[in-house]
Amino acid sequence: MSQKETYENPDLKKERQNCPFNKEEITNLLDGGKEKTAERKQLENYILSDEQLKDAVPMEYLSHADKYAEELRKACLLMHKLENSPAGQVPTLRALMGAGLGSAVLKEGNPLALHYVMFIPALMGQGTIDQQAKWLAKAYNLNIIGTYAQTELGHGTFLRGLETTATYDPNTQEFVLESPSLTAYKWWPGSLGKTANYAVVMAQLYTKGKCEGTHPFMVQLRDEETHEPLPGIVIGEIGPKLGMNTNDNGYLGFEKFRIPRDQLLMKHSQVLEDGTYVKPTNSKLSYATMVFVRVVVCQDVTTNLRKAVTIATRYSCVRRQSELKPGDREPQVMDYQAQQNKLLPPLAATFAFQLASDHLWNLYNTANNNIEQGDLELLPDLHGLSCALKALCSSEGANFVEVCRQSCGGHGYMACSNFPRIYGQVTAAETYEGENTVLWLQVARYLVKTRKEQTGGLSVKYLIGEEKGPKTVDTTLEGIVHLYRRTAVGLVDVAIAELEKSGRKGEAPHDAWNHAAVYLIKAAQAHARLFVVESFVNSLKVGNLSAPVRTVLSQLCELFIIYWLLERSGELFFVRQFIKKRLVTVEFQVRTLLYVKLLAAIRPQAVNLVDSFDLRDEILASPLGCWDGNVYQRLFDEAAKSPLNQSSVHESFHKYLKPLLKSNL
Ligand SMILES: CCCCCCCCCC/C=C\CCCCCC(=O)SCCNC(=O)CCNC(=O)[C@H](O)C(C)(C)COP(=O)(O)OP(=O)(O)OC[C@H]1O[C@@H](n2cnc3c(N)ncnc32)[C@H](O)[C@@H]1OP(=O)(O)O
Ligand SMILES: Cc1cc2nc3c(=O)[nH]c(=O)nc-3n(C[C@H](O)[C@H](O)[C@H](O)COP(=O)(O)OP(=O)(O)OC[C@H]3O[C@@H](n4cnc5c(N)ncnc54)[C@H](O)[C@@H]3O)c2cc1C
Repeated sequence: MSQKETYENPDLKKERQNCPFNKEEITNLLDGGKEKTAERKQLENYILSDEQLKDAVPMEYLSHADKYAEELRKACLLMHKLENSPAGQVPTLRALMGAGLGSAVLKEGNPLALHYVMFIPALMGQGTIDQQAKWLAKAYNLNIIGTYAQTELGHGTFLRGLETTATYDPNTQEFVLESPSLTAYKWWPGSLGKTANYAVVMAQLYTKGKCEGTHPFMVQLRDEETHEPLPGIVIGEIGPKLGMNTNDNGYLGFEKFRIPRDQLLMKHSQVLEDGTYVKPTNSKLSYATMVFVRVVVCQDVTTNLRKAVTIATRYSCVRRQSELKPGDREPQVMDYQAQQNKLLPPLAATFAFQLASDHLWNLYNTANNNIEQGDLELLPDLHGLSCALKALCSSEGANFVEVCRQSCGGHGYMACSNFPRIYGQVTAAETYEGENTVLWLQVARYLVKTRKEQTGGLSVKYLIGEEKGPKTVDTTLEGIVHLYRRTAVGLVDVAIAELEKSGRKGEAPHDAWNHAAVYLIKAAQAHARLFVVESFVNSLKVGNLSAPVRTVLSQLCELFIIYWLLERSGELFFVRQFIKKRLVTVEFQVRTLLYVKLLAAIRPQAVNLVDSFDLRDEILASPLGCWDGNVYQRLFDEAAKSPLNQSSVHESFHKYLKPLLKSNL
């Protein structure tokens, strides 16, 4: 980094002195090994040194259409660069799709994202070998560009309520796709607005006069030469959003649009030539693409959170404000305990979420291999855990990003701080790929079923049998984790008690479920938090970490676990036996003291910890977070780019303001 040689803010320089741990060891840990770090750095040099991939002007000054054109230009160039990538095509592609390297180049959103994140995975997961042979090579070579079109104007969550129909016509051996109403229009699919010419479309399959439920169909939308919509296809872009504005989310309607029978993706269920329907082994296998994305979103949100925490932490060590000791120099704002309370929990969370996401990724790969062999045993656990972690990482992540923004005061509100974009991306993940509340209720369904039937997968084993562990809770890490476990079990029992109470009052099961939603969601959230906490604690027990790294990670782990406990202390009141034992008052005093001690212990390492994320300035894309801490100069340089600063008097002065000034109103 050239700035390292020229300038370094003296406060940041001091923060970096005498680091007790090897930053590179943490970098390697997060990357997945020394070789992976080297590979990442090589790739970053390769991509970020390309002048054509740099923004001529900040994207926020461009119009909606110009932003799209500019990001599409860079996205296409990036795809060309894949061919000669030093890291190989697949790792490069993964890096380019996510919130790290990819978003450094495509800040407003990648118009090709859905092609890689959902279209290709859908073809792989839903297509037969023959269908894959027909389409996959074309998709990989970018001869066709696809998206995943499921959500409609009227329905996103309730997939059984989708209205688009695909009716089999045995005479021509075709499916006829139809949008029977305005609310049946596909609405939201990324890349659909302007980029994609194909889509995997989810539609209700009708054959022999019967509806067989939603199924995936491979559909060509636009002419491969002219890119004009094909006759019978109505297509467009849905307009500006809170963020991700160049993902060109679109709408799509079908007017009796015909496709051949073999464009039903038939890996799990088939329609034979005569219209006979062959069922899948599990009706939820057609939802598999969503599961994949839920898994990768956890990783993506974590990367975004690392960016926000790095920006806010460096800035908080450069920023000096107010008076701590009367008469003394203004302190670094990071020295206020209140600021540490804002920033150190999200810093710890980046590690907690990463470790939990790694577990989920491993489960996904194992479950997916088994499913390929016809063994579906791990499917419920995978569904439960992917819903739980997607909802937890995205909701906590979005809240933490907002806290990071607030911690930077006014400057955090600038577009150039990069917080608006980071927040826009993370909060989108609270909604897409399953709205979080809806996913919590899916998790709760799994928990209640497990508790009642006393059978379930690995992630819910603690709900089976009698509660194990000490009856009183001590203040060791194990003791605190046990408290999480008791809370999680207790909340499931409270939810079940609510359901049974409603049942006794004569309520139908669906009403009882609706009336217990508050408890069900709390139980699901406690379950997700338990999983994250256990992953963090267990990860520190294994692996060959050096003593200094183990020390600082253990401090972060403890801080995080206590932070959540304090944040969620209200939930203990739902679990009645805790109150009886006066646990809340006694234990909490101890833990509050411990929490404050941990803030003070981690504070001196905050900058070293975010440095170890090894996020290049181009990836942070924020004057507040740059490695050199030259915040004020960089803010000035950013302001100079404003179109309003290109002349000393703007032309609108003469048009509007001057006449007003002269009008003697
Ligand atoms: C190349 C890699 C790159 C990595 C980089 C990552 C970058 C990431 C950033 C990318 C940028 C942009 C991407 C944006 C993508 C966004 C795309 C979308 O949003 S696509 C649309 C997503 N839509 C949804 O998620 C809809 C949510 N709704 C549902 O999932 C379902 O409707 C429902 C689960 C809520 C209910 O379904 P329903 O059919 O009604 O189910 P029932 O209630 O009847 O039955 C429940 C029953 O089924 C089980 N179940 C449900 N879902 C699944 C599943 N997926 N797998 C397995 N099992 C499932 C559930 O457990 C119940 O089982 P029971 O045994 O009956 O209890
Ligand atoms: C940035 C972005 C990108 C997207 N990309 C794609 C894409 O590529 N392809 C695609 O097909 N879709 C895409 N979507 C759509 C997305 O998947 C849906 O918006 C999402 O699944 C939520 O569905 P909905 O919008 O219908 O919300 P709704 O389901 O209408 O939710 C509205 C409210 O109702 C509540 N609610 C709904 N059902 C229940 C219930 N059963 N119990 C309790 N509360 C309930 C919700 O919690 C929420 O508060 C994208 C969305 C966004 C924001």
